Amino acid sequence: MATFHRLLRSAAAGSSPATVAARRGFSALAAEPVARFPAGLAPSSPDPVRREDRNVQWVFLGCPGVGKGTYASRLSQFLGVPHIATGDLVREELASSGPLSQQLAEIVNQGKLVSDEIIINLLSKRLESGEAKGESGFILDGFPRTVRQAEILDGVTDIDLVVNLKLREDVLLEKCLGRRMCSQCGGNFNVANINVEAENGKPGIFMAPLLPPANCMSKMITRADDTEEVVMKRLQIYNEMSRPVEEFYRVRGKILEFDLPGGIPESWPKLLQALNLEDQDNKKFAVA
Ligand SMILES: Nc1ncnc2c1ncn2[C@@H]1O[C@H](COP(=O)(O)OP(=O)(O)O)[C@@H](O)[C@H]1O
Repeated sequence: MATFHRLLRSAAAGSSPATVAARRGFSALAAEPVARFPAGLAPSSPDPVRREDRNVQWVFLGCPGVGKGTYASRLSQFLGVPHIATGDLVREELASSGPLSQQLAEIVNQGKLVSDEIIINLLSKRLESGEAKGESGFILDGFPRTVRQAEILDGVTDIDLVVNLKLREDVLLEKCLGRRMCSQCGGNFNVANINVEAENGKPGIFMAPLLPPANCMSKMITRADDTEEVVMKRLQIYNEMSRPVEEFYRVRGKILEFDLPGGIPESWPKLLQALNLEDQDNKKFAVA
C-alpha cells in the first residue's frame, strides 16, 4: 500500500500523483463499511462528522499532561477503533534498542520533537500492521504535532473531528510530574493530587490521584521526559509548534474545544455529552 513515506517524499518533490496514490492507500485503512458511529456529534461540532460508511477518524490535540492518552484510549474502546499514540510508538522504538533508539532518546529526553520523517515512518508502520489485523478507523493521539504533519495527513485522508483538550498550564505541569507507569503491566497512573482554587476568573479544579493497585505499587516508573525542566520545554515546544495545528483545524471547522472540568469522574461524562455520545451504552466505563 502507499504509505506516508511515499507521501513525504512526494510532498518534498511536490509530486501530486504520489499524493493521490497515498491518499488511496491511507483511505483503504478505513474502507470497511461499518455503521458504527453513533447518533452524531454535538450541535457545537462544526462539521457533520456522522459517519455511516466507515469508522471514525479522529485526532486528539492538547498540551503534554492534559490527558489525551486517557480520554483517547477510553473513546477508542467505546467506538471500537484503535487508539494510536505516536508517543507510545516512539517509546516502543526507544525500548527496542534498534538503530534509531539512541538518536530518539536524545531528542525525546530534551523535550524536542522527533523529525516528521521518523514519526511518519513509525506511524505508517503501525497503520500497516493494524490494517493487516483488520483494523479500521482510528483515534490519533500526539499526531499531527506540526502544521507540516497536519498538511500531510490532510493530503492522505479525511479527519472527521479534532478534539482539543484544555487545562490550566500550572495543572499540566503537576500532572506530568505525577505521572507513573507500571513497568510490568504498562498501566498508567498519576499520584498528583490537584486541588487548585479559583482565581482571577480561572475556575478552580480538583483532580484526585489515580493510584495503582497494590501489586503495581512497587513497580512504578517515571518517564525520563517527565522532569520539571523537560516538561517546561515540552510545553514551550507545544506552544510554538503544535498550537498552530489547532488553528489549522479551527479554520477547517473540525475542532471541538473541550475544557476539562476536573478528573475522570467529572470529565468523562461531560466529554461524552459534548460528543453527543452520552446515550450510548457506557456502563463498562462507569467510573468509581
Ligand atoms: N507527532 C510527533 N512529532 C514529533 N515528535 C513526536 C510526535 N509524537 C511524539 N513525539 C515525540 O515523543 C515524545 C513523547 O510524546 P507524547 O507521549 O505524545 O508526549 P506528551 O505527553 O508530551 O503529549 C514527544 O516529546 C516527542 O519527542
